[in-house]
Amino acid sequence: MVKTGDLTKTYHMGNVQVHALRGVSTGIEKGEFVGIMGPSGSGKSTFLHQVGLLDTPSSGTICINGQETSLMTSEQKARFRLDQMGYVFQDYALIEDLTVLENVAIPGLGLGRDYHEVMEIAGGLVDDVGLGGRADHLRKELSGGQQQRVAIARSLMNSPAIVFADEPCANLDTESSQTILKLFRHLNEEKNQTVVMVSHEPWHTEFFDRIILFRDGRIEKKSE
Ligand SMILES: Nc1ncnc2c1ncn2[C@@H]1O[C@H](COP(=O)(O)OP(=O)(O)OP(=O)(O)O)[C@@H](O)[C@H]1O
Repeated sequence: MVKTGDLTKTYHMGNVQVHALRGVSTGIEKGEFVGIMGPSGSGKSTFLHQVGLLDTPSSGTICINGQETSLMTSEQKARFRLDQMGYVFQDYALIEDLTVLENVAIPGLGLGRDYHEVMEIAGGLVDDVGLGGRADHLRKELSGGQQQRVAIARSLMNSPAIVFADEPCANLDTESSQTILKLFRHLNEEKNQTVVMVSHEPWHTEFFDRIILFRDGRIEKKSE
């Protein structure tokens, strides 16, 4: 499903070069729930941004669903992201003036899908994440954990092949974090949803099928 070959990313800051990824070759299969772990600064978020097509690597290959992404134009990448990928970030990134239902609908409307169909699917997703009674609420009326559940529902709007989550529990207490991890686990088991999640919390490992461990921009060890 996702395959990287000798992926590198170097950031240039004036005369200083930061080698965030130093040759990462790995694969993620359909239906896996993979944890991307490792110390701070080891390249986890950089890796997620490259395979999520949110940034361009310095060198190497990224193949997603059989498509070599380096050959895509930026318009093709934008369409591919909307069509095939879901994203969940630590700051939830909900639009303030829209309701829960409208926030969840955004990726569907962005693809130009039928409005009524999108709204119906959005309603089902809001139910799935346990917020059926709050579909008309605004962001400010929700707790952090509830906002993250909205973000998860939104990430699923276009039935993505893969969901990327960058430290989705970073701003949540333990109880809310557990709810979010169980929700991802449920989606993975019930819908065979592929999920790739960056985390630095050791207790999250019990939820993952597999861990890809980063150190100094490289994969240190894979556990099956
Ligand atoms: N936009 C950027 N410009 C310059 N350097 C960057 C940029 N983004 C990341 N880096 C650097 O690249 C390296 C890897 O960063 P990255 O954020 O991928 O690590 P991480 O493992 O996700 O860390 P953390 O757990 O602290 O979020 C670090 O040295 C970081 O300072």
